[in-house]
Amino acid sequence: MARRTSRVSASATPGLAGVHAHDTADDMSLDVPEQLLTPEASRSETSSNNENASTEEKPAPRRRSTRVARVSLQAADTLDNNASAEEDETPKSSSQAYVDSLAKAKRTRSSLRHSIAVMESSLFPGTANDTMTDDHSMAPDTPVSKSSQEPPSEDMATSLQQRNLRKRVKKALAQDEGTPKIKTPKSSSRGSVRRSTRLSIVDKASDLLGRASSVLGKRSRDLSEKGKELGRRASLRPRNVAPEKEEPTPALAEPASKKRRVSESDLSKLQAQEASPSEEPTAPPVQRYKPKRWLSHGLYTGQEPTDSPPKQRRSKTSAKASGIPQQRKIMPMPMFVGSRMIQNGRDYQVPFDIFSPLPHGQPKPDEWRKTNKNVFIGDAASEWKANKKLELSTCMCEEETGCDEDCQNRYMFYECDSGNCRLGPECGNRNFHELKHRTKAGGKYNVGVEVIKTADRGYGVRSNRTFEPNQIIVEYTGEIITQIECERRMRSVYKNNECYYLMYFDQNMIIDATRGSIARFVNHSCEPNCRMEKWTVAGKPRMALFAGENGIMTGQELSYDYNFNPYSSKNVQKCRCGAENCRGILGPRPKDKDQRPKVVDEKKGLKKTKKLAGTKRKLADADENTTVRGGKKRRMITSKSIKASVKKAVAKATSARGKAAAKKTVSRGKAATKKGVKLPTVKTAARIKAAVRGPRRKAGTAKTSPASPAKKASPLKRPSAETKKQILAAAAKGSRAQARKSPAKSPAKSPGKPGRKPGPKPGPRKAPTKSPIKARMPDSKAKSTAASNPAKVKPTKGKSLGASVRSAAQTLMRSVKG
Ligand SMILES: C[S@@+](CC[C@H](N)C(=O)[O-])C[C@H]1O[C@@H](n2cnc3c(N)ncnc32)[C@H](O)[C@@H]1O
Repeated sequence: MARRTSRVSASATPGLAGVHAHDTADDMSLDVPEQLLTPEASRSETSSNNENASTEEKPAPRRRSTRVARVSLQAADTLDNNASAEEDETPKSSSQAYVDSLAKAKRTRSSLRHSIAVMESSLFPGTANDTMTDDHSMAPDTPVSKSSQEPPSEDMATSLQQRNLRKRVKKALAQDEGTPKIKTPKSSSRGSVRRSTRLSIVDKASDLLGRASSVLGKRSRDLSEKGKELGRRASLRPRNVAPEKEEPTPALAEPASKKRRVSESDLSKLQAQEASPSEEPTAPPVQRYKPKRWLSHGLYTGQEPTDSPPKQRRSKTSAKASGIPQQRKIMPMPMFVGSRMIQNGRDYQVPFDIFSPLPHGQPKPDEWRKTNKNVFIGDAASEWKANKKLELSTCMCEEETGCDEDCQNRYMFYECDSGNCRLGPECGNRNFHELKHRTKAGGKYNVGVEVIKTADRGYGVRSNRTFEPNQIIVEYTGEIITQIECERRMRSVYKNNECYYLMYFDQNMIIDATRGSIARFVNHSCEPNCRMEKWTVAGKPRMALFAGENGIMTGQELSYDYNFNPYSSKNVQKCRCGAENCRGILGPRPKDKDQRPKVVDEKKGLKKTKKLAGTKRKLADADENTTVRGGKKRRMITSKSIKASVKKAVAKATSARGKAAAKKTVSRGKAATKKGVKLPTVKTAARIKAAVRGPRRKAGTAKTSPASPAKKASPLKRPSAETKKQILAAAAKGSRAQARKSPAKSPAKSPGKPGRKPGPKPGPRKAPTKSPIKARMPDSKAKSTAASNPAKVKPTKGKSLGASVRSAAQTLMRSVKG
């Protein structure tokens, strides 16, 4: 820019000098050519310069001034050249050409005057007033208007102006070279142009703004300044319009009105706000959408929506009193629904499986050493003989039925396991296995029982949950001792005890539950809700308490029938079970009703059967020697008599062990029945008389029966040892007969199951020699059985092996009983 400026100045200087020289030629300079700069040419030149300068620095005021200077200098140069040319041609031109040149000169002068005025205002904005004062002919009017109004007789003034112009141009160029970046405010330079023409209006506007600035704050002043700036810019736009159009009046009025409009509007708003700060705000905006109406409750068909909440319970009187037509709040029931509901009814189930343990702080029994497994003590381990008969026990149950009541192992009180049963989870004869998992899981619910303190029977056991019928509850465990050891303990250790926890076990062994499980606290009842059963689990006898046929409800006290006979009539212990048919003593259940104990009414002297309530019964009512059984007085068992009976029982068992080897079990039961069993047993007599029962439905099975047959318990009575023996013998016979027969004649019932496939490749589970019970009942035996009992023994053909064995066992048991 500086380079171009210098170039322009270098080229302009001689031009100016030329113009000056031409001016000195005075009136001859009126002949100017038409190439003199016109506003259009100036604009084109300016635009071309703008295009060239677009990539360079653009200090707008200086560039514009430079352009104006160039334009003016070019015009002056052209004027000079034309003047010189005209000087050369003047003598040769005609009078008409002279007139034309005069007209052109007039136009050129007016254009030159306009350019000079623009240049002057651009270069010397600060001296606009000076210019106006110095050059009064240009001051108040625009160049266009001036040129249009100026008479052509002012040529001398034009020359003076041109001289002044030259001086100022020189001065400006000198300043431009010395200080290339003269920062002239653009607005002021532009405004100066306007001021020259709109001075009065601008003065008025600035006067108003000044007043407004004095009143308003900084922000308002800024707004006013901004409006002023906008107004100035807007007012400068028409500068590019050709001056020939001559429309200064609207161009002048528009910026002033804009300024005033902007400032006045802001000012009026601010003044209005300041004047009335407490005025109410304007009206809220109009909502374009209809507000959503939300319902607080549902509606029935035909019900009108209301804002009030529905009143479900409104009396008829209040409804009538209100006088408002009432709406139906609920739909009417279908017709006859009430009668149908009454007629059909529906099943419902009350809460059954309730867990309700006792709160903390219950009295706990003293001197209870707990053990949950049987422990062989002394010679009991060496004298114990494993039950070899277990090898013959293998059930043949199907998966569909599981090990239900027809399971042979169940019938003989053998628990199924992987060694004697091929079923898995479907097996329903694994009570002790279930109990093991339950106790292993722990927790009061899984244990299911807890010790309570009774009113008159010492401690007892209650359930804190429900048990299904025949479900195993708790195992009776303790120390397994021999009879000799039992006698020794009775003499020395338990000689001062009032309660004994001794129970006959198996093979003349005795369980001493003094150190044992919680089952030792279960009391006796003449109407028990549980039963104590001995089972053989993995070849070893184990005893456990099972729920009765009615199951156990939460909170019930558990009891079973001790069913032991006192050694003598003197050793009778009074029963406080409170059952309706209580026998009155802790003894065996009498065979008939006549033998039930009767209490003599001392007042009336009559003998009557008295119903004793365990908690309400007075001890005087059950006088020690007033219980009568079969017309004989029986003494309540004292601790001393119990000791004696235990001693005698042990002695008897010891002597009997050597006498009856083959009839050990039977003789033991019979001997105990005849001469009194001193220890609680597991219903030996009942076992001897046990008969095979058909599958029985459990009480309440509709609601409480387990979904899986694995949870079924055994309600069967225990078969006698002799029955077991005969069953096993028959099974062995059948096995031998089966072995003699052709395998082709004994087709398997389930050929798809490898364990039952006949032939040279038997199933992998059991070898035929080790499980003779798997063989079918021989045809000869079956025929003979059918001949003897045709109505009861069904043909074995087509029946399963288990059914055949069961049929043979039933026949044998009937013959034994007969
Ligand atoms: C195996 S213990 C039972 C637990 C015992 N109640 C306790 O506190 O340890 C047997 C003894 O309990 C008492 N007993 C059990 N049932 C009874 C009953 N129905 N009536 C009276 N006493 C009973 C008798 O003293 C019996 O000798």
